[in-house]
Amino acid sequence: MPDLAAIVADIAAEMAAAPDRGTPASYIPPLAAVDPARFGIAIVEADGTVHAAGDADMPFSIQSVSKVFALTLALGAVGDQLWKRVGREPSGSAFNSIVQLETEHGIPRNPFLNAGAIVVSDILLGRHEPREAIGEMLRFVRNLAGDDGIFIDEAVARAEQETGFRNIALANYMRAFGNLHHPAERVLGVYFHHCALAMSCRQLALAGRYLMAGGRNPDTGGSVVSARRARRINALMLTCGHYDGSGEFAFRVGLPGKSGVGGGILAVAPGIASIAVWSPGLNERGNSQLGTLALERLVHRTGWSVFEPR
Ligand SMILES: NC(=O)CC[C@H](N)C(=O)O
Repeated sequence: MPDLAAIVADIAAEMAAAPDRGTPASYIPPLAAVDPARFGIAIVEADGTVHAAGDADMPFSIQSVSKVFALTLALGAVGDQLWKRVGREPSGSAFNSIVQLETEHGIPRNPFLNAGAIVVSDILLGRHEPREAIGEMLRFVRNLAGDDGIFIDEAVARAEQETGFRNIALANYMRAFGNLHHPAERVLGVYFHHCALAMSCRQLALAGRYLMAGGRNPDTGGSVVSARRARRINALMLTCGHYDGSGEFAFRVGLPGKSGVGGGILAVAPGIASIAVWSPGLNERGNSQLGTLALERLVHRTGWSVFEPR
């Protein structure tokens, strides 16, 4: 086993000194206020050992990383029926793009685009009130991480509600095609709140353990999803988790990963580790600049890329 304690310390030191840190997202006002000097990394190994460095215990807005947990819950609720309303192909488009929706009849390309995640939120809403669906999501993530300290940042959710005109457009556009079953405001209430989950790298890496462990929660031994479903979620993360930067991420890192505009990335080395990195500065595709670089360094030193011969 590589010396992970030394590796995370080296990576954190390198990232602290990195000159080119990208730019924090500004279209959600509270995200623009986050210090670009921040960097955190946490790795949970299959045996439960945790290695953390930098700002690994500072909560940040996980944003689109939450789409992985929302998808997992929605698949639990409706099973493979979900795939009638959401595709499984990379889009090659930006996370908030509307272009393909017209020609593809309101069916989003994948569940990690904003449009796809909004359909997933519609499914989570089911017969509930938005408040209940949000509560269910929060309980789910707390349970996965084994940590009740995880919370939803209401200021972030409110800011998105006030400025999320594109998401409002996406939701209404899909409703026009019949692919949203509830009113747009109610669905977006769920979507904005799960995007506003605040978690530290440590909490996020713990929450992602089921994806490295064949669908099982190592705390309880219970099954979160079947092994097949965990494998499929990992496949979607690899092909679609970084939007139009997914090819580049696979090329540089080679792990299933999901990014968010808060600067977090959850990455999975199946059977080996669940990894979370965070640095708020983004590259031109809206993915964490240093988070990606840190994972590239990690994979270089550990050989954890899924494309590495085992
Ligand atoms: N890529 C992201 O993290 C985007 C999520 C953000 N909540 C949005 O809807 O715009």
